[in-house]
Amino acid sequence: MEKNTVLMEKCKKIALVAHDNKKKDLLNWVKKNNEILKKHKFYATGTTGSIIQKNTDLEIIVLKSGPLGGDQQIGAKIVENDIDCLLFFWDPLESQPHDPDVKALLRIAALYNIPVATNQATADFIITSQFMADEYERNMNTFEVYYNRRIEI
Ligand SMILES: O=C(CO)COP(=O)(O)O
Repeated sequence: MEKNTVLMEKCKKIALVAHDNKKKDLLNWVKKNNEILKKHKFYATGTTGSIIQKNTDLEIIVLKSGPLGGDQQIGAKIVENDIDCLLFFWDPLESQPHDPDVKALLRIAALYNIPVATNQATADFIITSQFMADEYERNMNTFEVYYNRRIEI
């Protein structure tokens, strides 16, 4: 299958998202890594973004709240290559009214091959990766098999 790549620049476009019970964890993680994070650009869902904006000096493009379409906005930006990395501290112990949107966001992130952290340990690994500080050529599937599938009409 043919592949192409997307160039992720040194300054990464990072999406920050956390469910309510995980917002404090994400905020603490952002504060702890503030010096490294300052070199990057940020998008966030509504409530997560407001909390991080209020409590840090990071500039964040704040989208709609997750249950009001914010997860879908982040997903659309991944499809448009406007987001390089997703830090999504989701809550495995509480069901969400917008579970289909959460699933869709994680699916799109996997499909477009962007790095995703779903908890603090993975976020630690991502932020300390050499690829975070350098350019990175991300493999992109051309979806050839999908486009060339036979549809009987
Ligand atoms: O619900 C979310 C992710 O699924 C996050 O949305 P908020 O940041 O608006 O709480």
